[in-house]
Formats: sequence, structure tokens, C-alpha cells
Amino acid sequence: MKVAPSMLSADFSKLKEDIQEIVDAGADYLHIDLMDGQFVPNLSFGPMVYQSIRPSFDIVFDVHMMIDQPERYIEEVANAGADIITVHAEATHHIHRVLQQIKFFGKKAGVAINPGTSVAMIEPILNEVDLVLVMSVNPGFGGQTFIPSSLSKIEQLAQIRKENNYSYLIEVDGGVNELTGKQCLESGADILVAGSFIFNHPNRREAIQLLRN
Ligand SMILES: O=C(CO)[C@H](O)[C@H](O)COP(=O)(O)O
Repeated sequence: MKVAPSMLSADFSKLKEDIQEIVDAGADYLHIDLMDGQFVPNLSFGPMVYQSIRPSFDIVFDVHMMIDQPERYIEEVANAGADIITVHAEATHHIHRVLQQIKFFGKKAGVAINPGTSVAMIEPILNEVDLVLVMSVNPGFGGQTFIPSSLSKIEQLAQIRKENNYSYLIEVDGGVNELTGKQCLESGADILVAGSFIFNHPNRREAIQLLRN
């Protein structure tokens, strides 16, 4: 399994130092949330922010686009240094085409679903994706409570993967802590995204270790 601290919970006044700390603490991926104030009711930052720290880190940059019509920005997001680009199935009329666009730029392609979206909606494109992100809170803000129905979606995705010999990773994001993280792993998740649990923990190495255990 992999742990992906969410940059949204970092201290932006000392971003590089904060990210260095979680890298040193054993993070596998850096989860980077782009928000447009339209698809989600919040704004975060654009690609130039992670582009500025990209040369300092070898860690996987896992970019989650919470943006309407993500097809408009795939090139910028890719060129700024993303390794994985995940777009929401609900945010575009043409999810298959957007996944192809991401691959065209040589990046791994992910699809995300909101808590109100079923796994069935993305079933036709599961053979195309490298990663499926199950949102376990309504996206837009850190520090929310995990929605338990996310666990059955993780189980369904793990089952579909097994039945079809697919290779996508299952990532879960929102309200992940020691307890909910364990439930996600037991359900079949491969990557735990955690913001407040890691960044607000007095010992970030211990927080990452707790998620692993
Ligand atoms: O995508 C996100 C918000 O939309 C964040 O990655 C997520 O909320 C992480 O924060 P926390 O672990 O505090 O819930």
C-alpha cells in the first residue's frame, strides 16, 4: 500500500520545507488538489505552485483535478510536473477522450468519483485507467468526516479488477485516519490520501506509520 499526504493541508508559507518533512517521514506520493471554485465550492492553487517545487522532489506527484471541463488544462497540468493526473467523471462530457489526452502527454490517467456517483457509471472506462480515486467526502475541503458507503465502492472496484484482470490502483481520499484507513485497506484500497491526519499530527512519521499498520 501507499500513503499520499494531501498538500492541501500543508503550510503554504513554508511549502517546500513542509513537503520535505513528509517525504523524510516516508510518504510515497504527494497528493495535489487543484480546485476551480466551480466543480467544488473552493479554490486552491494552479499548476505553477507544484511546478515551483517539482525540481526539489523525486516523489510521485499525484494531481487530483477538481475542475469543470478538465480537458482545458491537461497540457498545463502535465507540463508542470504531474506523474498521475486524475479527473472527475462528473466534470466532463467526454471522460474517455480526457483519459486519452492524459496518456498522450505520457502521464498515468486516473478517474475520480464523488460520494454520490456509483461505480457503474465508470465501469465502461475501467479498462483505460491506471487509477480510480474514490472520494470518501464531498470534495472541496480537508478535515471532513469519512462517508462509510465509500467502503462498498472500494470492494466493488477490487472485485471488478479481479474479475477482469485489470491493473488500476484504488485510491481513497477524504476523512482518512488510522481507523478509516484500516477499513479502506481491508476493503481493497491501495493508496490512502490523508491531509489533516498527517499534517496536524505532532509526529508525521508516526502518522504515516499508523496508516501503514
Ligand atoms: O481532495 C481533498 C478535498 O477535496 C483532500 O485531498 C482531502 O480532503 C484530504 O483531506 P482530509 O484527509 O483532511 O480529509
